[in-house]
Amino acid sequence: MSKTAFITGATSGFGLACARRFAADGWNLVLTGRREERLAAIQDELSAQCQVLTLTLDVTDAEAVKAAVDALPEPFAQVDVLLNNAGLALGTEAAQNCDLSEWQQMIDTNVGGLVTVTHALLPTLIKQGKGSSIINLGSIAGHWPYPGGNVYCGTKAFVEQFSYGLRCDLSGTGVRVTNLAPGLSESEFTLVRTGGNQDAYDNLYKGADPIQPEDVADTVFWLASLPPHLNVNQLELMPVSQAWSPFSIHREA
Ligand SMILES: NC(=O)C1=CN([C@@H]2O[C@H](COP(=O)(O)OP(=O)(O)OC[C@H]3O[C@@H](n4cnc5c(N)ncnc54)[C@H](OP(=O)(O)O)[C@@H]3O)[C@@H](O)[C@H]2O)C=CC1
Ligand SMILES: O=CCS(=O)(=O)O
Repeated sequence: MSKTAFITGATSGFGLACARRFAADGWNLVLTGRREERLAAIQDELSAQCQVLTLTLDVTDAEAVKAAVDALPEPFAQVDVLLNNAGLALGTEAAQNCDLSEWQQMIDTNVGGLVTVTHALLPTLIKQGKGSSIINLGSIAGHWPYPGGNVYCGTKAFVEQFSYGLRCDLSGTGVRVTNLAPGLSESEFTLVRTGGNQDAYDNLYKGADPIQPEDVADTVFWLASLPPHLNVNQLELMPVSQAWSPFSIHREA
């Protein structure tokens, strides 16, 4: 019987690439996102390879998430892999210049949405037990601060600690939990972050040979396919072009 993956934020970037990767292996897919027309196109694309259920869902809407998960029909009701991928960054300004509503949206989505979806799916994952997985999209931003990262970095640090906390609590259930933390990756993420600034997008990736969504999809698929007795707690992924900066020192004139 085919396994089932539940992927949040499957309308672009990592989530879409993961959907394609799991579809190629014949998994049943539950694909979620807010953009209905994209979900319909993805369903058309992948239906020849596997069974696809699309859910137009905002992960910040806790009631809608619970209702959708409770109503999962066969063969999607028994979830083997939850990929908590939906998320975003808004802005690159210093904290003192940031818009509070953008901070709130990042917290609501990256923290609130992720815990809401996890809470709703924990019973089915625990029922599935050994071999099932929760894979959370953290980020290097949750490990390494950078100017303008402020709240986005904070949300991803939460994702890391929440992943470890889940690992502790799920010990004995067979459910695995991984915090997957990519670095510089080429996707719509940067257009969302910069309010659609194509120049900023081009400049960020220029000459950097960044991670591609397909690289993340291969990694996620590998994680989900590991023998059931193995748990990767934490996996940080960078393009070779990316490394760390020296500590910043502000000097008085
Ligand atoms: N790109 C990068 O450099 C990195 C990204 N990440 C993380 O990886 C994840 C995926 O990012 P990436 O693929 O690059 O970015 P994209 O912008 O390409 O994809 C983000 C996905 O999240 C969905 N999404 C956003 N908000 C919501 C919401 N409220 N409810 C439901 N779905 C939502 C979007 O769908 P829709 O708009 O249709 O709702 C979209 O499918 C994010 O969590 C991001 O923080 C981590 C490290 C590096
Ligand atoms: O999570 C995204 C990577 S970065 O833009 O914060 O470096």
